[in-house]
Amino acid sequence: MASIYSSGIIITDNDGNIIDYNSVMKSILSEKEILNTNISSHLKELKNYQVFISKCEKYNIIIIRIEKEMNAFLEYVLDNSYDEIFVTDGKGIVLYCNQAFEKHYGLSKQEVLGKDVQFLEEQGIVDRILVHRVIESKQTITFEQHTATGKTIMNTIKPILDDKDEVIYVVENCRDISKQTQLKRALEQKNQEIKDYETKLKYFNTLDDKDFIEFQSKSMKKLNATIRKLSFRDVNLLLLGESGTGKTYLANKIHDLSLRANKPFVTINCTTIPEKLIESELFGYEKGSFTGASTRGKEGLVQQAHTGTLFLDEIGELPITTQSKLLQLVQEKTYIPIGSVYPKTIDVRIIAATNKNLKKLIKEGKFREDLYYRLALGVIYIPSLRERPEDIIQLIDYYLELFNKKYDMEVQLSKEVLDIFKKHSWPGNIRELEHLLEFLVVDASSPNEIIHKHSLPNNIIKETKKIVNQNNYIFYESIPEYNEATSLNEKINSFEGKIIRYAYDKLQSSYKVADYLQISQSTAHRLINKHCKKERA
Ligand SMILES: Nc1ncnc2c1ncn2[C@@H]1O[C@H](COP(=O)(O)OP(=O)(O)OP(=O)(O)O)[C@@H](O)[C@H]1O
Repeated sequence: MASIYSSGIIITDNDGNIIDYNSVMKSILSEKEILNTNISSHLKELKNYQVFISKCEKYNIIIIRIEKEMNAFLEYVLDNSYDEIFVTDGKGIVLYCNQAFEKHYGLSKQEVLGKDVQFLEEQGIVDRILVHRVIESKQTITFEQHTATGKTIMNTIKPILDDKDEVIYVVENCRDISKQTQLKRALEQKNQEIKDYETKLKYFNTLDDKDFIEFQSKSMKKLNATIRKLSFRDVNLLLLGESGTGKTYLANKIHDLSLRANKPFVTINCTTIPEKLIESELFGYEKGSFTGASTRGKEGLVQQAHTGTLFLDEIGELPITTQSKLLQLVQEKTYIPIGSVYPKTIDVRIIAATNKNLKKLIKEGKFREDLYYRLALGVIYIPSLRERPEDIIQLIDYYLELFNKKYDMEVQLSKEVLDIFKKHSWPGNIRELEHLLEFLVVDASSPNEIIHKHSLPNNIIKETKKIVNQNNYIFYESIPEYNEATSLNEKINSFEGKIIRYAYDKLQSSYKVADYLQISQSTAHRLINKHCKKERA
């Protein structure tokens, strides 16, 4: 092996105190701090070198010719290499590693030298060791390693062959790429988010035809536009509306349109879980936290919604004690499972729904005001079908097509039935309409039947819709007494009763009723006594 020559240089003052030196000297002199030590204290270490001294007026320049110490020099250089250098013999026994090895694997050199390199994998210090594979294949390979210290290492292993083509050494060059890997992952995640966003945008642009029934009413057109806008924003939403108007349906749609679409959508119906169990169902519990608790503990529904959407249906029914825990979840995105003291952090979007008047519940002390305002960052009111009769035909077309397809039928509705449906007040909203159409399709005696009035359920036929429009008061009500009355006087009387009851119900004062119906106050008083007496008694 060729010798390596290099020169160490030391400058001392006339008394032999070292005032400067070059970096080569570091590999020769054992003391860490060489400056200000006296050259006489290093004579032992310099004994084996050729030394040349040149004296100037104030300084001595000492040149040390280094020939034999090539190994120390190389070690010094290799220990300062950013990359790890790792060498085994042809059998995989570790001969050498530099200081970067210690940084990468958290072991000292002494712990690995002389051992079969495979032990690093066997002891779980690194996920895989491919030295023996390289020895067998005699091929250079490059691969990623993951260490127990959490690093990602890019490792290139090269076999060194002798004249007889036998592996005599294996040299590994390993670079810590943890930072790059983290950046790469973060970049991949961002790219995925962008892709999701693009897909959503495409989807969003085709929504009109595909996903929402194109309602005619202004209120629903506005609502659909709001849904599209708010779905993308990660805000909590509160859906209000009568039963059957589509709160659950919309919560699902909002989730599907959001960037959380591929993540879980968990529904919790606050009325269906018994009050005693609601906290443990929602937030889960630690093992053995109460009598009857599973010994393994239980994950709550809230945790199951992690990264996705949590839909709290019938939120108005949530017990007030559970509301404070929910407030913590909504405000801080943390919760504490029953029996634990450690808060868990969670990433969920909350959509709540109710057909109750939450403001009234707040006044009655049954709902927390702070929770209401936290949940109601976006409030969406879904109008009842009664408020938007112009949408009824679209819904009928939609569901008739759906159920005809489902049951392989071609049932149609007669004009007379369509007229009745347009006038019906649909107290059960879309759910009632959907169920009725399914019933009519299933109940049809032939696949092409045209449904007439006599096939409708009694409650629909009986209901009479009347509109009285005066001073902006409109009411659509059924009047059973009117249908039962036989003489003209009885019919007029029933109708009069309906008008008076309606007006008094709304206005709560005989003066206002008189004014509204343009009658004298004494007549209003008499009529209220006559028609509202029973209800008030
Ligand atoms: N925009 C819509 N287009 C088509 N079908 C709808 C629409 N909105 C609601 N529906 C249908 O109406 C029915 C009732 O809807 P949903 O269960 O969402 O009502 P809800 O307001 O949550 O009722 P509740 O308060 O009783 O839970 C469902 O079968 C749903 O598929």
